Amino acid sequence: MTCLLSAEEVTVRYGSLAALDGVDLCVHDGQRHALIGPNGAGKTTLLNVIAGATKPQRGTVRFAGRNVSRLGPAARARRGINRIHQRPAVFPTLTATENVVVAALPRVTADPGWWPGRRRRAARHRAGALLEQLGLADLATVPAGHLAHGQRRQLEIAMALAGRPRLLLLDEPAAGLSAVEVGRLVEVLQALPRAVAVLLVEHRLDLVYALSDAVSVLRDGQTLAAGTPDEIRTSPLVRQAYADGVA
Ligand SMILES: Nc1ncnc2c1ncn2[C@@H]1O[C@H](COP(=O)(O)OP(=O)(O)OP(=O)(O)O)[C@@H](O)[C@H]1O
Repeated sequence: MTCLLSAEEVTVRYGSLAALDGVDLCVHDGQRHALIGPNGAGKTTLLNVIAGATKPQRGTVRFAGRNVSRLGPAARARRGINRIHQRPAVFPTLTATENVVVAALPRVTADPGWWPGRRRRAARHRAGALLEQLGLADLATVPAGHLAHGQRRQLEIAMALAGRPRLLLLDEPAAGLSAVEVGRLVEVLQALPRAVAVLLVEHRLDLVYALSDAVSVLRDGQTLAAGTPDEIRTSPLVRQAYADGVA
């Protein structure tokens, strides 16, 4: 099977430190792929390279059959790579619905006031459907700044889906959430349409095993192992890596 996303031989150096040292990664269409590893392994750096936020010294990123290595984050987002940040990035004074509508807009017409009425209505309708999907329908008219942390995270996922991504990059989505919010997040991620592939960086291995169908393990900027959740769970190499420098 060909890769929807492939990172090939990616190297990122900070001075004498190799944050990534010739890393390969392949994410298939619709796959739930988790990236795990001890602290400082290079997981966030690899997400940054894939999103276009960090330029590697060496290596190639291909997406949907094209070399996107030279494109910045906005151009990659337009091609379908969308990222959810560790700290939810929403517009606090806009309502939940307005946030999703704005996220669906092409950059040049970022003010919905410029849209023809039919298009604006369609965008609001879709925003309503996405908020429903994410369990936020009752909060549609609430300013995003008034939402709880977990609700803002769900709103950011709705915003990402509004751009019709083919790949969602999630960097520690459970960080800072309560147990109830984590449970809700797991449901939301499990219910995502298979048209969207997910690359998930997460320290909580229970979530990784609940959500993913492929796992890659980084250690010291290199790929230590890759396989199914069962293969990774029982790998002595991975157990040792976590025992040496637990996340
Ligand atoms: N901008 C930077 N300047 C210097 N060093 C950096 C920079 N960004 C990352 N590093 C270093 O690169 C290495 C990999 O960092 P990275 O954040 O990618 O690891 P990680 O696996 O995401 O870790 P964690 O699980 O702790 O978030 C670390 O040693 C980190 O200190």
